Amino acid sequence: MAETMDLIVGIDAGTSVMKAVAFTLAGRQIASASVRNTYTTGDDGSVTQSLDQTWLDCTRALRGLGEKVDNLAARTTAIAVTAQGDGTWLVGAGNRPVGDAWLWLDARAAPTVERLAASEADRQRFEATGTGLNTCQQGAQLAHMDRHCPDLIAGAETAMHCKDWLYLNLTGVRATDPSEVSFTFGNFRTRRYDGDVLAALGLTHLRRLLPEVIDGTEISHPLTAEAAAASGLKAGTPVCLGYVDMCMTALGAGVRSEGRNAACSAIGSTGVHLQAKAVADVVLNAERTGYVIALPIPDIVTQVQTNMGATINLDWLLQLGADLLGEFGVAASLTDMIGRVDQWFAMSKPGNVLYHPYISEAGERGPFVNARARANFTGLSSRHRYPDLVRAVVEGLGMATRDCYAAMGALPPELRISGGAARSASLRGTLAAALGAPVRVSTREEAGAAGASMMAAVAIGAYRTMDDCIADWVTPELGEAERPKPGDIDRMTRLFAAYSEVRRGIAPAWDILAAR
Ligand SMILES: Nc1ncnc2c1ncn2[C@@H]1O[C@H](COP(=O)(O)OP(=O)(O)O)[C@@H](O)[C@H]1O
Ligand SMILES: O=P(O)(O)OC[C@H](O)[C@H](O)CO
Repeated sequence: MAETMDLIVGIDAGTSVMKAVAFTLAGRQIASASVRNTYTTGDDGSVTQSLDQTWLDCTRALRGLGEKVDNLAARTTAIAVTAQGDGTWLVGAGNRPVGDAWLWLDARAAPTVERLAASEADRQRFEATGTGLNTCQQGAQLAHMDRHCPDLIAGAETAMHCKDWLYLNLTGVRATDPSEVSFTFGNFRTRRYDGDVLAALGLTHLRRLLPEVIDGTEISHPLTAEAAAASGLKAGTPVCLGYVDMCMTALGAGVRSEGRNAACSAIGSTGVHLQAKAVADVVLNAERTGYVIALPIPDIVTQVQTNMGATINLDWLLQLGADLLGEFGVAASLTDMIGRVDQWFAMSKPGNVLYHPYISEAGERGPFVNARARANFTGLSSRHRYPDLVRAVVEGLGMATRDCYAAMGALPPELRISGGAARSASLRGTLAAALGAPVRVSTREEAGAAGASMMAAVAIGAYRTMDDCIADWVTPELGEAERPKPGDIDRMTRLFAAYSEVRRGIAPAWDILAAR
């Protein structure tokens, strides 16, 4: 008897973890499998990832899912893929990689960003893309490679993003999606490439590298026989190219529900803060920062500010503690340390220590862009202990979140959150206090894979519109509102005033520290 085709498989290729997740057509997650992602960092600020290894890891995740779900191949009606955004994944003749990908964490394009952002044409580029130039983006990285790594450009036929590379391996088709196109090389109003933006980036002569744009809610391509053999899925299964993971995660976690737009933050390695809006409601800031990222819903985009690093700050402090313990023969893994965060937070009295969470080697990108920005504690005295540092870092993530929303206009009346750190009660309370608004955590475990799979659900006609799909996949998963305590709001408001003063005042010191 023929097996019912009742599942959608979503792939989310994150910076830390590659995931493959099976959902029913109505949005129930039935299984997931993951593989740790690997990338390499260099002293020159490079952060690179092997393209071949990424595809191999994707097939391993899909095979892992196949081991958990009976008859997965026969039951899969569609596959959808999203991934970490930005970065540059160059492909040459025969669909072979040209070197390793430059990830969004790669800092090498910093001098090119400074040069381009200072040019008169950058204003027009920002008006079109709605996106401040930073080192993460492919536009800046390609412009940098064009001057400093001509061999890479000479060997390249197509410049892709991570999900595009996986889509190429799954389907044999070179393409990209409307979200990465419009915030990198295009216009968020048209969701297409824009010649003036290419000119502002000095990339008109490299137009040949940019792939065709397809919308995964409308177009899919069949899984190739080769990809089927590698992944264990069935050749011919429709594959849908999702949008970038930032907006897929937000879609899955509740950036829109019941036909209304909302605010949603993902607090993972990076901190992404999004507000869904009609295109006409987008307000671009004078500092030219943030992103405007299209949602797979006509005329609806997300206005975004994103911190370069969120939980990498916490992990840094926790790993420091683990390293010290290790020197005394006490084995503590990062996971063990993460499990104690709420305890340490509770042990420390609410105080006046500030932490600015700019621990990334690439500096900060939201709400301000400065590749030289570095983290700092302020307000320490000899009375402070490790739990006080943990509290300061958690509260620093709350401050950075407020800083980002403040740069987008009025603070949102409710915040929906996802990402690993949403598991922490102390972080949830901190975010609520920092914004003076209730937070709601989606019970959806894999929001990014869900967001991409929702696009596939619309593409195959399981739902007429994305709002219909949201009603089944997102709204029922939204948890109860957790309200801030009034006293905490007052304290965070006071600390935020100091946080803002310090971050503005310290910038000249970053320049001195960065000078060689
Ligand atoms: N219970 C917890 N308390 C505090 N932080 C946590 C907790 N669980 C996870 N985290 C943080 O979340 C991070 C992982 O977030 P995740 O969203 O999975 O990462 P990524 O963005 O790389 O996909 C961990 O490295 C850790 O810092
Ligand atoms: O890999 P994650 O942390 O889920 O997502 C990374 C973002 O896409 C990146 O920050 C874009 O610049």
